Amino acid sequence: MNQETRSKHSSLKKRAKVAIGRSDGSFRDRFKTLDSKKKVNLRTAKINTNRRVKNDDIASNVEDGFYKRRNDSGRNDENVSNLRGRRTESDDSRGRGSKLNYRGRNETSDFGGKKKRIYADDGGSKLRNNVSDSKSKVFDKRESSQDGGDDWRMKRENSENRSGFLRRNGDAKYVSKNRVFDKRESQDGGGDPRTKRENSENRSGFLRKNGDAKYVSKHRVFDKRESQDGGGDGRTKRENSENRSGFLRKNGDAKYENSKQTRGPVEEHKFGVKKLKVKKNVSDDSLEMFDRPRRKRRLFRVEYPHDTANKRFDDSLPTIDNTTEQKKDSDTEENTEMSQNAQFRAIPLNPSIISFVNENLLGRRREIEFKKAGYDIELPSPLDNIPFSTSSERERIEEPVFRNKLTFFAAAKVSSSFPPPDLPEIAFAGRSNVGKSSLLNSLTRQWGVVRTSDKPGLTQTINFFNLGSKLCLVDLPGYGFAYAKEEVKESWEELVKEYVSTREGLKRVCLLIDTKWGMKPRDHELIDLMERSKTKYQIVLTKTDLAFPVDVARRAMQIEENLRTKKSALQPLMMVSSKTGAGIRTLRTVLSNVSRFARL
Ligand SMILES: Nc1nc2c(ncn2[C@@H]2O[C@H](COP(=O)(O)OP(=O)(O)OP(=O)(O)O)[C@@H](O)[C@H]2O)c(=O)[nH]1
Ligand SMILES: [Mg+2]
Repeated sequence: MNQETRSKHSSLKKRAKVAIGRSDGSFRDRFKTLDSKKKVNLRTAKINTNRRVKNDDIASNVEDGFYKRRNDSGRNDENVSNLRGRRTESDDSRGRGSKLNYRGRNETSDFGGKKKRIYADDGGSKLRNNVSDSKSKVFDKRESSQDGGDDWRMKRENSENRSGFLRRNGDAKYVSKNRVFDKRESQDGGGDPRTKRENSENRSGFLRKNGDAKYVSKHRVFDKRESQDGGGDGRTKRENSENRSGFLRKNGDAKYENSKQTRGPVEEHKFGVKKLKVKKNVSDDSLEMFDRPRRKRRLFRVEYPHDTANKRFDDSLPTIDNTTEQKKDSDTEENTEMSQNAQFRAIPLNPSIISFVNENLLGRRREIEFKKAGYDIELPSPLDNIPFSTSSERERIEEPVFRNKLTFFAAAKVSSSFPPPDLPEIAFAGRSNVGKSSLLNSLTRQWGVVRTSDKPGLTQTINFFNLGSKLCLVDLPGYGFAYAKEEVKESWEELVKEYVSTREGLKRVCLLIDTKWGMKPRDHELIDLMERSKTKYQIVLTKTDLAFPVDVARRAMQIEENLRTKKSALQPLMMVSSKTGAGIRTLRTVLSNVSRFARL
């Protein structure tokens, strides 16, 4: 322990002794005064006895520089208690009277030589503590209401703290270089605390009250809470407060005031009205260190629509001309797209096609419709099954040729690999992923014989399947977009063209068109080729279950209109769904005629 600490301790000890000498007289006198104000009738004698005991206790505590906080709930604030290096005291220690709570010098020095006063409660209901440092003066008044119950009235005036803790009701207040006027009043016995703080001046620190934290920097805070009834309403008023910058938090709400200076010297309080006046303090150099640096915010205006997340902008934004041009282009594309859609919607609906679509349950349908029609929706391609049948396999296929087993027998990457044309062939062509392979499985109800994938470009060779000894079904590779190298794609597209234009025994090409997208330029290319080579082809709309029934009808009418002049195009246009089985039976009937009347 160095010399300075020793001198501090000795001065503290002297003051403590003086305090002890005064305690019997001045403390008691004060309590007498308070008691008279409180008008407590029956308890006065008892309270005074208790306080005498407490004063002795206080004297011993003060002598050792020890400050102990107690309340009847036994609540201790661990953080502050640890900070002060004190141990907690249980409630039963109150009755020890003049027994000293010995504390060593180290604990005294930990506490920082602060003067502490403890006031006893009546009947052990509450203890209020007030702490200030050696330079502070604290005037503390407590008043109890007329009923003499658990309510206390506390007033602190003109207190000045350099640094320290104010604790009340288990809450800690850290006030630095401030004056705090705090008053709590309660008019009835409802147990509501009323608090008033006047002429307080904070430079920096935390004020905590009733569980709320207030961080006040460079300001004076006037805080008053009053409640007139016992309903638990708290009313707060702060006046004469000064903020340069900082946060004021009240009842969980944070108010940030920056460089707002108002002068409001006197509070004007109305019950039920919360008022906050902020007053600028006199210039103080020491306050500057608590000023928050003001940030200059740079605002960037994003003129273009693409995603700006995680992107740092330069000051130079794209020129207006470029943006305008881009907008114009996109507008033109949108208009074109819209006009195409508008054209599609404008197609007049033919009642006969609409009725056909509805009868065959084509288009997007709800399961309840299938159920009502008697189809078992648990089966694959249920609409192709017999109504009310629970067999997963088709019990009876109307066309005998499609009852035969589907067997793969050849795959060709080049025309020289084509098998000899022993049987009449029906080929399935179309864009990649349009549903060619799936349709083969669905027609024969033999799932898994032909491989399918949701990835465009699975079928890359011409695959030949025998359907018994009557018919040959040919699965062609698709054209258009596919997950394959360009060279490979070009080679198989050339092979398809060669096959449909030169293949002997090819009796019909089913050109599959996705109902949703309609015909694309590549489809027209193939049609032109087949027209030139006089290969018979028939349009089959696929994936009808993904489009609304009216759109299925519109698409069918649109394609029929486009192919009106085509000589090799065969009627009628077919509409199927491999998923639901809609239209499969009709297609089967049409194709079985090919085998029946085909001549090799
Ligand atoms: N919703 C629905 N999906 C279908 C239908 N037909 C086929 N699909 C799906 O479409 C995807 C492509 O089917 P595929 O039969 O492999 O198409 P593909 O024309 O043979 O494709 P490529 O072999 O790449 O040329 C698969 O995921 C099928 O399940 C249908 O009628 N309705
Ligand atoms: Mg395929």
